[in-house]
Amino acid sequence: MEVGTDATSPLQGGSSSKEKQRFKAFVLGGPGSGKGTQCAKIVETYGLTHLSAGDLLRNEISSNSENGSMILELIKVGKIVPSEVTVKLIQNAINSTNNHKFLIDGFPRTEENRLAYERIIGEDPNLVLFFDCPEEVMMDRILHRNEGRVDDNDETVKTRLKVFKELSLPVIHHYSEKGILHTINAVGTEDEIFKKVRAVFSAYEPMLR
Ligand SMILES: Nc1ncnc2c1ncn2[C@@H]1O[C@H](COP(=O)(O)OP(=O)(O)OP(=O)(O)O)[C@@H](O)[C@H]1O
Ligand SMILES: O=c1ccn([C@@H]2O[C@H](COP(=O)(O)O)[C@@H](O)[C@H]2O)c(=O)[nH]1
Ligand SMILES: [Mg+2]
Repeated sequence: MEVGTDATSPLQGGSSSKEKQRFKAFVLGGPGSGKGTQCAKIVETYGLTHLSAGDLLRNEISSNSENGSMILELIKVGKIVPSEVTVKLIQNAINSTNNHKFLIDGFPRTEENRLAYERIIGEDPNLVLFFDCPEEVMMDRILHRNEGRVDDNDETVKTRLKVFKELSLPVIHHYSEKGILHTINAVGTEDEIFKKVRAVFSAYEPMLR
């Protein structure tokens, strides 16, 4: 899926001051492209805190929070939850850990999400990973996931794929234009894909200590 050009070299960083600089990577890709699977491997190797926007929203449903039923109705049909709700959950999660390095998985989903994040939290990510995966592979992976997700059914997956193409690809294009996008071909075994992920992260190692 052609969305633009990729980053050629990482931003320089490091922790010369006493306070470690915050490091954030956004992890984007269509439904079932393998974001969560690769995030688990990144966490294990580099010690980042994994914040999956979808998991944060599902936690709101299972804890019967004020917004829980509204979130459930949107997730069931594959639609996007209002930006302020998701950004606040991400902000609270960031503020509730001492770690300085984060993986934000499955967010921002739309240009409106991105702008809300910039308005409320305000720091651009250091890098953006995009798992580029053919639709038929994503569909097959989701329909075999067997985790009992309310949105892992044929009809909702079709909507999620449509939402991804129409609303999420422009976000990916934005980060390509900014020169911080790293596109990874998400077809192959988990280990083959992680090898490519490591090649990206190794260039940022000074910031990940
Ligand atoms: N490289 C791979 N090869 C085969 N199956 C994979 C691969 N990576 C992940 N999977 C499987 O595909 C399914 C979807 O993967 P995962 O949950 O990581 O995707 P995701 O991008 O987080 O999806 P979603 O956006 O729906 O949360 C899971 O069952 C996972 O075990
Ligand atoms: O920023 C976000 C992230 C997710 N959603 C909703 O949750 C589901 C599932 O997300 P996964 O990342 O696949 O776990 C997604 O289809 C949306 O309905 C959201 O609204 N905003
Ligand atoms: Mg996921």
